[in-house]
Amino acid sequence: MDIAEIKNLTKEYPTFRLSDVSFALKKGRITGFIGRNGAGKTTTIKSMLNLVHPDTGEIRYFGMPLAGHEAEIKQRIGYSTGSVSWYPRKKLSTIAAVSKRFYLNWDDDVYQHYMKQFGLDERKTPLELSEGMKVKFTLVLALSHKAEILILDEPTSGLDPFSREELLEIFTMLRDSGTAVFFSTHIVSDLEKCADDILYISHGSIVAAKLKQAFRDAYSQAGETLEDTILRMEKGAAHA
Ligand SMILES: Nc1ncnc2c1ncn2[C@@H]1O[C@H](COP(=O)(O)OP(=O)(O)OP(=O)(O)O)[C@@H](O)[C@H]1O
Repeated sequence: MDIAEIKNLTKEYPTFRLSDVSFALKKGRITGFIGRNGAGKTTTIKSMLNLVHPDTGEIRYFGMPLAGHEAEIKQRIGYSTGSVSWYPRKKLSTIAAVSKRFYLNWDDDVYQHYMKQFGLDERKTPLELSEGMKVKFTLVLALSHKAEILILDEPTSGLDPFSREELLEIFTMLRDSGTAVFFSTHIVSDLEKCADDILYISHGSIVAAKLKQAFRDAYSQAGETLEDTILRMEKGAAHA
């Protein structure tokens, strides 16, 4: 069964249209959502979380429609849309205590395990965290309530190459333990490193939703890197 199904999502802004976006996400897979600035990634992700109200479309998680089951579904997913909503001057331990009250599945041992594994100090406040640490803390909160799917908007942006590499390794580890990871990026090398599946959006429309190798087979020319291929496809779309 698909963990998430997005069908025929449409959202119209005065200068932009998200057109008929459909895709599905599976357990134990990393899906990289690639597209250049303004392609519609954040609008898609926020629609998937009911933070933006799409004009049309159907969003289901675990076989249930998001509409009418949002609270139940949000217990089982972890997400970050970039804008950190935690109290900047509260200690991480206080923020975790608030999250713990909200999530029925919260597990303190898991929380402590990942805080240690990711090298986070719970006496710090969000103001004292680097960008990489903020992303890691988002992941700790999601993992501590046993999220079955992680939905992350540009988690690698703002990270140095070492922190990015480290984060992509964490995604791989989570994928191997069965979590579905869905993350947006405009950095093609993120996909090269860890994605199983590629969802490529351009000008508000899905251009491809394929296994990484199937994507290469379908679109790459001899000798091209994935980056070359996507750049060429983008140029073609701009001239279309
Ligand atoms: N609330 C809004 N009102 C009007 N237009 C909007 C709104 N939110 C987004 N847009 C427009 O929709 C388009 C897609 O934006 P979106 O943030 O989804 O792109 P993105 O792929 O996430 O880009 P980036 O990589 O820069 O974050 C942009 O042209 C943006 O200006």
